[in-house]
Amino acid sequence: MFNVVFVLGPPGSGKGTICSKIQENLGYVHLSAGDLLRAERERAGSQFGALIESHIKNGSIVPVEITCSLLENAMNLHKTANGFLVDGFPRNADNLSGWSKQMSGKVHEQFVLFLSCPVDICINRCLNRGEGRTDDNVDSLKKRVETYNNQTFPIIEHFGKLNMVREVDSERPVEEVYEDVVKVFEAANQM
Ligand SMILES: Nc1ncnc2c1ncn2[C@@H]1O[C@H](COP(=O)(O)OP(=O)(O)O)[C@@H](O)[C@H]1O
Ligand SMILES: Nc1ccn([C@H]2C[C@H](O)[C@@H](COP(=O)(O)OP(=O)(O)O)O2)c(=O)n1
Ligand SMILES: [Mg+2]
Repeated sequence: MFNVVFVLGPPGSGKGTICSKIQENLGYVHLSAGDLLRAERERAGSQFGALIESHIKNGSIVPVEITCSLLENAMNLHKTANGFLVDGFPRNADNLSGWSKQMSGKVHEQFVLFLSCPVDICINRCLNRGEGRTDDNVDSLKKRVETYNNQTFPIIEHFGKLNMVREVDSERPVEEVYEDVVKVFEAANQM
């Protein structure tokens, strides 16, 4: 049974930044759904490249069958990990139901780490991210924020009703955010 922590929050809230620090220090393996999709988009011979790119540019969500299989394959490469940080997933109802169908019985969902940050700050962070992403532009960001508000936030609320959400204010400097995130992990694992 793999331990899983879902990491959610608006684009630019700091999911990737915080996950790499947890991976470094706490023995969890960081799996970014967005990174896995971008790698699949670049993979020679992939039948999904064009489909993935169109969703990324439009800020819409790739069908779960693709994303969930990428996540499961990646998990199977790290069978001895303490757990997995599933970053940027589940982002909508299709993601959630597909995950449940494919992964129930194989994973233990520990909690949802929710990095909360005002959207205007998040957008500025993305515009200054400097990774050359095709979706870090004003047009795509508008759509990504809309998708976040309409589709992803309801998923966070769903987990909230199950008492699974641990919210950390990620508007603050990375070190402060990380300090609180570590406390959440310590409480969950009684470290
Ligand atoms: N707490 C923070 N304060 C200021 N800048 C941050 C913070 N966290 C992340 N960043 C920066 O904001 C950008 C987006 O962060 P990233 O971790 O890629 O967010 P996400 O994965 O949620 O989109 C990056 O350039 C990152 O260096
Ligand atoms: N579960 C997911 C995660 C990402 N995607 C696609 C659509 C998203 O806008 C892009 C980028 O996601 P990513 O998590 O890398 O973006 P942020 O880190 O939040 O800025 O990838 C998806 O279709 N399904
Ligand atoms: Mg990210």
